[in-house]
Amino acid sequence: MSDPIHYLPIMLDCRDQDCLIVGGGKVAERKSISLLQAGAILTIISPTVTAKLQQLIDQQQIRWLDREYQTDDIANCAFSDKKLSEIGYRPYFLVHAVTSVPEINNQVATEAKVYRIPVNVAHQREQSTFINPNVIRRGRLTIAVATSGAGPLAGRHIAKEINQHFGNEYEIYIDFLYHVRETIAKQVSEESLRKSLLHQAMSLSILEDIRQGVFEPWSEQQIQHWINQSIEE
Ligand SMILES: C[C@@]1(CC(=O)O)C2=NC(=C\c3[nH]c(c(CCC(=O)O)c3CC(=O)O)Cc3[nH]c(c(CC(=O)O)c3CCC(=O)O)/C=C3\N/C(=C\2)[C@@H](CCC(=O)O)[C@]3(C)CC(=O)O)/[C@H]1CCC(=O)O
Ligand SMILES: NC(=O)c1ccc[n+]([C@@H]2O[C@H](COP(=O)([O-])OP(=O)(O)OC[C@H]3O[C@@H](n4cnc5c(N)ncnc54)[C@H](O)[C@@H]3O)[C@@H](O)[C@H]2O)c1
Repeated sequence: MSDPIHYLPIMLDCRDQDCLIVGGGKVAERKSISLLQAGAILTIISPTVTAKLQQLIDQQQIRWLDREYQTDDIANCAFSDKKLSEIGYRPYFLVHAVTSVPEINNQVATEAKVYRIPVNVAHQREQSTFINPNVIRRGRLTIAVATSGAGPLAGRHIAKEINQHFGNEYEIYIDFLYHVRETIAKQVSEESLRKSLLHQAMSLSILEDIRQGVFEPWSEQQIQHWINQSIEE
């Protein structure tokens, strides 16, 4: 048995990035929805697509190249950028190889690696340079669960357990901390004081108040007042 791959978890900002999915089946549909939610500009290359994907294509949320994958497709996303089109090629930001034909998925992976494009290969994890975790979201809070390929069922089971522990109160709580931090950053220039205020904000009983149903979101003025009071203490 080989050692598990020590995957590096990172959060990718895919907004306005050209991403490619090769294949248009059930798996392509799931990966498409994740990419669209992340704000990617999505192209699908596949001779067939599911009904849901067809709907998204009709709504012009996805660009569809209605054909089989061709060599070097991954290096030629839409030439929307004039400067780059003059260079002659424009690789995709990220690629999913999710056809039902292993040889095609393998070809896409090999080419992606030549261009150093991150690639996920649906039928065989070992060929992927990134994998997709189970994701739990509460507003700004993202919890990702991966089992280094032990299996989607294992990941799903653990994600379900975590899901039960993190209720919707976390969305309000993390929003609160975000606004407090923004105001501190605007108002307080001294680094050690900023740090101390951030620690104090973390020890407020906000989460408990939200759970008890007695929390009212703080206005900018209330946050400022709390900062001033905490500095004086
Ligand atoms: C979390 C989720 C995210 C997502 O896909 O977006 C995800 N798989 C999901 C579902 C799912 N996957 C599979 C089935 C069919 C049932 C079954 O076979 O068990 C179902 C269920 C379904 O489709 O409903 C089969 C399967 N999956 C992989 C292989 C190939 C291999 O293992 O090498 C095969 C065999 C293919 C074959 O037989 O040919 C590989 C991967 N799947 C991963 C993630 C990565 C590991 C994450 C980790 O480390 O935990 C990794 C390595 C790469 C990747 O795809 O990123 C999503 C959860 C959605 C949810 O929970 O609702
Ligand atoms: N990683 C995962 O989470 C996961 C989950 C389930 C299945 N799988 C694997 O993912 C793959 C796809 O599964 P699916 O259920 O979406 O299959 P599917 O049969 O529903 O869809 C396959 C798609 O690939 C397209 N295709 C076939 N040849 C092509 C080519 N030459 N160029 C471009 N597109 C082509 C087909 O037209 C079709 O749209 C399979 O290999 C399966 O083993 C992975």
